[in-house]
Amino acid sequence: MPASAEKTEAGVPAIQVQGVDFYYGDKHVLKDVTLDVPNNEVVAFIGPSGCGKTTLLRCFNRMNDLVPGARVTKGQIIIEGANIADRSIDPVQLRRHVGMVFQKYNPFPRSIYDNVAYGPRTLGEKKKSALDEVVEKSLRRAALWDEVKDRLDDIATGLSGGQQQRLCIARTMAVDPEIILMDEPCSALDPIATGHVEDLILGLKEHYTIVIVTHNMQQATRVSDRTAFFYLGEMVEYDSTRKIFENPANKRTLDYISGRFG
Ligand SMILES: Nc1ncnc2c1ncn2[C@@H]1O[C@H](COP(=O)(O)OP(=O)(O)OP(=O)(O)O)[C@@H](O)[C@H]1O
Repeated sequence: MPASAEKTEAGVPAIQVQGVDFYYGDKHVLKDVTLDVPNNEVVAFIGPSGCGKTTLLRCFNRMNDLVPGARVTKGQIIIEGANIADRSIDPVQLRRHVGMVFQKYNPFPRSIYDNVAYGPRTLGEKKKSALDEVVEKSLRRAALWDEVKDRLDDIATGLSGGQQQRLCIARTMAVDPEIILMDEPCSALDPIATGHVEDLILGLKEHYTIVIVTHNMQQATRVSDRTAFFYLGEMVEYDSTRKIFENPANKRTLDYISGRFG
């Protein structure tokens, strides 16, 4: 995998999902899903609870490897040109390239600085000046630097919920991923904190490819370039966000976005 998004070949999608079937034990959760996520775009996954959005997101960095009985039985996922199921792919390295931000913000009970420096330190960076630089850069990209620069040694769990979520985004960025997966990143936040995170997402696509699972359809329209609608494990429709919300091709998409079910 290339070291940074800038080195990615132009025109090749960041993620290619090709005919994927996925099971938890006997339960068939994803059915023949095919989609491309273009570089430096924000793609939203929407659909009623249990339709498989989070499962697909977790396939992208092989988080499902950690779930007993969970497996892809058909198809493949290509990220930055490599089949991520390939023997040569180290899942730990993959998770560095494909970072994840969770629904419930989860900073370590350590200082703000240590939270952001954690990843680079784990990768072997010991130089204080290099760590200082990555901490500042990541916090700036997460639009949090001005709020915390004078209290980097304070405990992270003392920040507001919205600040903690932006800190988790900074922590993810500190190891220089190309892709950031976000699983309902605003569901625990109030509207003001949600607005900050949405503004942040819009700014981040200059540097990253982002896939976001959201139940909030206004959020999908505000932040995403493309939207995929899932229903019972099938990807029903995938198009520009504008098309999906203004003129969907499929009746099930229309019913869902107009609140008739879900
Ligand atoms: N670890 C697991 N073991 C077994 N079944 C699971 C597991 N995780 C999820 N499932 C099941 O797989 C299906 C898809 O779940 P998933 O979390 O991907 O859906 P989702 O669309 O993200 O739902 P939500 O919007 O509620 O988060 C559901 O029926 C769920 O119960």
